[in-house]
Amino acid sequence: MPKRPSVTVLGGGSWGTTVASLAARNTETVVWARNPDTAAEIATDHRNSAYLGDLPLTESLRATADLAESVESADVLVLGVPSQHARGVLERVAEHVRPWVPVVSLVKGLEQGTRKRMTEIVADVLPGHPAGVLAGPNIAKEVVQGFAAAATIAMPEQRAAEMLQDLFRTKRFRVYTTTDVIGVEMAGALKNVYAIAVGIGDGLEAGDNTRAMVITRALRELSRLGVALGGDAATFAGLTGMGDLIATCTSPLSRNRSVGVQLGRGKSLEQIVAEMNQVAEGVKTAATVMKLGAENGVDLPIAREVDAVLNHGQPVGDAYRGLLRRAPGHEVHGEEW
Ligand SMILES: NC(=O)C1=CN([C@@H]2O[C@H](COP(=O)(O)OP(=O)(O)OC[C@H]3O[C@@H](n4cnc5c(N)ncnc54)[C@H](O)[C@@H]3O)[C@@H](O)[C@H]2O)C=CC1
Ligand SMILES: O=C(CO)COP(=O)(O)O
Repeated sequence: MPKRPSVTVLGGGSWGTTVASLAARNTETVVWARNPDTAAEIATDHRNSAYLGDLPLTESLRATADLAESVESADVLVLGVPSQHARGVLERVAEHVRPWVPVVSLVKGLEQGTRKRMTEIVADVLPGHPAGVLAGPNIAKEVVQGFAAAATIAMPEQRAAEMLQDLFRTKRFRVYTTTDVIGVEMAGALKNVYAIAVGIGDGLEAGDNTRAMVITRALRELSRLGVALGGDAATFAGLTGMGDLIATCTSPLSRNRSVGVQLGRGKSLEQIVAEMNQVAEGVKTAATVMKLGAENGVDLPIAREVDAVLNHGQPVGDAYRGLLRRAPGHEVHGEEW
């Protein structure tokens, strides 16, 4: 049997480590962590205690803090650092990576300033490398524990998606394929903003009906923007759209939802962020999404309220009051929230 392509995962946080642990079941895999202590712990104890507690990782997973070494022999690169650091890490990778190696992003965020998706950043920094994304309702700790879950890998070419699918799938981690890179990437980035909205409602103890209302209307809102940017409407009804929205808006383990809950309970954003040792991408994505909405003529009433709370000092209680003042229109065809 031909040898399977080797995988290098860039980023030793919760999700980078988890995906590396999955891939290590199928092929030679190394994770690059910038912190040497994290790399040593993964390599020798098969744990990443700072991000995944005591949960055991696949024993064959290798780890290093040497970026050049991790990248030089890679057949497939996986990008698992937070969105605002992706470009910087890829620039460091550029001189070491072999030509044409595909890059799979795990990142659910957009670059501030440029408003670019991660595959667009790959195209800027590593031109010629096929770029795609792996996303879905995938809370890292649950995946490491082996609870059944599913994701979708999107590559510009279906054959590439099918080839890469086998590197990440296991008996209990199902990986579907698609060529809708824009849709999958946008769905992943957008859902975080709406998870903050839902979290605010939960923090205010608004109840289950409110949560269901916001999740459902959020799906329409994010689908409208995603389609305007070139995504396929069906993608937003799938695992990376509705699926991830449900997981992130309801899981007590979601960092984005947790930011919203704490805001709803009256904590300041500064304090919440200072106390977190992990990334909540939606905090930075909210303002970027508002700009994308304006540029593409898509009204985003729910995201606007989140942006107002995060970036413009709006009290959390007023966010929901503002939404409720708007008159509801046609449920399916209307532009209103
Ligand atoms: N944790 C989860 O359940 C999931 C996370 N994601 C996405 O995966 C991406 C990564 O998130 P997590 O691993 O959860 O984040 P995390 O906060 O757990 O870990 C981030 C990692 O990136 C590293 N890092 C930060 N800045 C860096 C830099 N400048 N250079 C190199 N490394 C740097 C940190 O040291 C850490 O190891 C995010 O876009 C997130 O939305 C996607 C699916 C599930
Ligand atoms: O993307 C995720 C689940 O699919 C993780 O969500 P959080 O970043 O909010 O923890």
